Amino acid sequence: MPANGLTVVDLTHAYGTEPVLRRVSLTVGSGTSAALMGPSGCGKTTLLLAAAGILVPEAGRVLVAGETVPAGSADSRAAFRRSRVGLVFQFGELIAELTLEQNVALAAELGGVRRRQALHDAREVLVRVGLSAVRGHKPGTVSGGQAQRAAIARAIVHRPELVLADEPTGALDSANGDAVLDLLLELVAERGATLLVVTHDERVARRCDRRIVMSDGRIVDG
Ligand SMILES: Nc1ncnc2c1ncn2[C@@H]1O[C@H](COP(=O)(O)OP(=O)(O)OP(=O)(O)O)[C@@H](O)[C@H]1O
Repeated sequence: MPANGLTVVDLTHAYGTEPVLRRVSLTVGSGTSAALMGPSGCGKTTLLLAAAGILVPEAGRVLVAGETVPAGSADSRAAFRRSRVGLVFQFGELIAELTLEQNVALAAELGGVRRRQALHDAREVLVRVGLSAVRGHKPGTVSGGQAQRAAIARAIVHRPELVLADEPTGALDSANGDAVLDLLLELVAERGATLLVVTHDERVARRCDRRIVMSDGRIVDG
């Protein structure tokens, strides 16, 4: 397995006194995908948030493409995330007041690209996800499947090495869910990105290269 990608070492976290991650270690190589599964409350989202540098874990560390996710200020963690990581959540979570194109361009700008280039990149990636015809629409005026594809566009516009997705198909019907997963897996195949996708959906898990199963804060399989 390639050394790069995502490496999690002895990740440990508790909310208050309740342990949620108990020395979790895993590696997902670049150019590969893994489904993160397990019962509700076992710590999947917490692991994802730590991998994204949104949550600072009590102990352990995370490396993205060989570089340690900073555990310092919120600004330094956000800068790392905006340049190296793409995040997709269940409900897209686009900014309602902005058009799809503006949503995507904003993510590129936050990743350090100038506005003109950000708009160019946004248009290109929106073509890629099949949304050029509705790029000027606001999220509330497009379908759920289109909004989620725009969320994927926003997550990948800065060409992240790591894409973390939390139930990205959970709110979609199977055709739209398949389309969203197709896009994520293409990114892995074409750009050598690493994909970790939290899912309860067996169909999603089957299409990933491997599955990692958690239970009560530990990896029990994978
Ligand atoms: N911000 C928080 N403060 C306190 N407890 C939390 C917080 N976030 C999550 N928890 C608790 O930590 C545990 C793990 O939550 P987490 O969201 O990581 O689980 P999950 O496996 O993603 O669950 P699901 O499949 O339902 O999304 C749960 O018991 C949850 O209630």
